Amino acid sequence: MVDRFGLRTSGLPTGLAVTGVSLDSRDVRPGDLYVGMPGAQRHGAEFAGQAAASGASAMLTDAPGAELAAAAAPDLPVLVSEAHPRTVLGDVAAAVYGTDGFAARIFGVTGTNGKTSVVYLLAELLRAAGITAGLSSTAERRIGDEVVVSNLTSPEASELHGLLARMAEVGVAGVALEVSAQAVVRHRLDGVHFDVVAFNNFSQDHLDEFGDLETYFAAKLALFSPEHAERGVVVVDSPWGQRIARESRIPVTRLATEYGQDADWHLAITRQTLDGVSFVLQGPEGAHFRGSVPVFGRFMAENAALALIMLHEAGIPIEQVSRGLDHGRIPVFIPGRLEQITESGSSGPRFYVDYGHTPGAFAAMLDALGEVAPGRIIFLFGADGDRDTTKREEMGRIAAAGADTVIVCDYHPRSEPPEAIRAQLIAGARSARHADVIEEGDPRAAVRLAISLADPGDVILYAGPGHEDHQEVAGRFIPYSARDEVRGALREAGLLP
Ligand SMILES: CC(=O)N[C@H]1[C@@H](OP(=O)(O)OP(=O)(O)OC[C@H]2O[C@@H](n3ccc(=O)[nH]c3=O)[C@H](O)[C@@H]2O)O[C@H](CO)[C@@H](O)[C@@H]1O[C@H](C)C(=O)N[C@@H](C)C(=O)N[C@H](CCC(=O)O)C(=O)O
Ligand SMILES: Nc1ncnc2c1ncn2[C@@H]1O[C@H](COP(=O)(O)OP(=O)(O)OP(=O)(O)O)[C@@H](O)[C@H]1O
Repeated sequence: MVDRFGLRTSGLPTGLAVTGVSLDSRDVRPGDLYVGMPGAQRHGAEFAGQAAASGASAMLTDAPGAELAAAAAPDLPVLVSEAHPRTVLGDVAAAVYGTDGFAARIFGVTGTNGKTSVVYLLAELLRAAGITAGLSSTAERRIGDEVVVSNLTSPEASELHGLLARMAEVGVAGVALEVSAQAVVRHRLDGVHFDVVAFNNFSQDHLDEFGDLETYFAAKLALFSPEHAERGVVVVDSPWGQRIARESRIPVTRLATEYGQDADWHLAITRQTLDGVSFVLQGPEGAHFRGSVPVFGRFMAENAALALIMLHEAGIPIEQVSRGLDHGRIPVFIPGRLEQITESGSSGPRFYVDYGHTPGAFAAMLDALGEVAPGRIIFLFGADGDRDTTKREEMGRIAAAGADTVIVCDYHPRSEPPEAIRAQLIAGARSARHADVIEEGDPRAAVRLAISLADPGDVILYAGPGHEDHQEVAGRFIPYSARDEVRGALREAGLLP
C-alpha cells in the first residue's frame, strides 16, 4: 500500500495487517487504519492517542499530523501522505475493504432536489428487475434488507467502502448512491466508479459552502467525467441540465418532460391525483414504459423516469423491470418525502411531512399540490440556521405564493436567534401578498394550529424535517420527530385512530 499510494512511513512493522479504515478516533475498532485528517476545527492526528488505545494498527495522515502523532501516540505506526489525506483515502479504503473488485452495478444521483427520491426509486426498480439492491441516501443506508442510520448525505470514503464491502457480502448487485456536491469536492467518492450517474435539477442551495451558484454547479458537473463514471442521464428541461449535457465529459442520454424539447427520452404525465401520478416514458428504439408512482407531483414521475433510464443505460432493460411490477405501479415508499401521515381513505384533511428545504423544492411541491389539492393548502415550514441565509426570503415568497395559509415555525436554528430566521421567512412571505401568514415558533404548537385550521379536503404540508429525529438548537440535539408529532396531534384531534 505504501508504494502504491506514494506514502512515507515511520516505524512501520513488516506484515502489518489492516482490517478497516476509520476517520473518527471515537469509531476506531481493533485493526483499523485511523485516518488523522486535518479538519475545519481540529486536526484528527490530535486524537491519535485515543485511536491507538482503541486498537488502531496504524495511522494515515499528513506531515503536520505525523508530528502531532509523534507526541500523542509515539508507538503508533504512521503513513504520511504528501498531498491532503483525502486525496488517497478513497483508493486506500477500496484496497483495504477489497471493494476495488466489487462487481455490482453502481448508480449515482446528483442535483439539488429529489436525489433521495431517485435513489429509493432505483432500489425499488432494481428489486422489480430481480436484482438485490443497496442504497445510500440522506434518509438512511440499506444493505439489502438491513437499514443503517445516515449522518451525511454522502458518506466519507472510509464509511462508503465499508458499506460497499458489506453489500458485497450479502450479494447486493445494484447500488444506488446519493451524491452531494460536497462529496464530489471532498473526494468522498474516490475509489468508486459509477456505471451510470444522473442529474435531475439545479437551483439555489448551499451558498454558505460554495459562495456562488457557478461554483456549486461546477461540483455537480465534475461528476460527469471519466474519472467518476461511464455514462450519464440528464434532465434537460432547464438551462442547467442543458449545460450538463453539453459540457459532460462522458456520453449522456437526455430526458425531457417539456413538450417539443430536443431529447432522447420524453416523459408525458397522463393522470395526477393526490394519491399519485401516472405517466408514459418513451425512448430510443421503441423503449417504452407506462406506469405510476404512489406519490403526488409531476416531479415524482420525472424522478421515476430518471431511475428507469439509468437502469436501461446500465443494461437492465425496461421490459425486465416491467415484468416485476403490477401494471407498471412502482410501490415505492420514500421516508419523509411527501409522506402522508393521515390515511388515504379518510374524510378529513390530509397531512404530509416533507424534507424540502429549498426554494426549488417548495415551488415543485406547491405547484404540484395546486394541481391536485381539492381544498385549501396550509403550508408549515421553517429554515436552517447557520446555513445559506440568502434563500430564506425566496422560500417565504414561494410558500406564500403557492399556499392559502403559511405558518412559519422553527426548524434547526443552530446558533442563530430563531426569531431572526422567522423574520426573514415572514418578510419573504408578506412580499407575496397571497396567503395568510402566521408566526408560531414552537413546531409542536404550529402542527396543532395547522390541524385546527384545516377542513375536510384541505391539505397540510409540513416542509423541512422529513425523516429527521432531532432539532439542532444552540449546539444541542433535541429529540424531535415531525412524523411522530404529527401522528400524535392527529390522534388528539380524532383524525387518526
Ligand atoms: C463542512 C464539512 O463537510 N465538515 C465535515 C468535516 O468536519 P470538520 O472539517 O469540521 O472536522 P473537525 O471537527 O475539524 O475534525 C477533524 C477530524 O478529526 C476527527 N475527530 C474529531 C474529533 C474527535 O474526537 N475525534 C476525531 O477523530 C474528525 O472525524 C475529522 O476527521 O469532516 C467531518 C468528518 O468526516 C464531517 O462529519 C463534517 O461534515 C459535517 C458534519 C457537515 O455538516 N457536512 C455537510 C456540509 C455536508 O457534507 N453536507 C452534504 C450535503 C447535504 C445536503 O445535500 O443537504 C452531505 O453529503 O452530507
Ligand atoms: N425532481 C424534483 N424536482 C423538484 N423538487 C423535488 C424533486 N423531487 C423531490 N423534490 C422535492 O424536494 C424534496 C426533497 O427531496 P429529496 O430528499 O429526494 O431531495 P434531496 O436532493 O435528496 O435533498 P437533500 O440533498 O437535501 O437530501 C422532496 O420531498 C420534494 O419536496
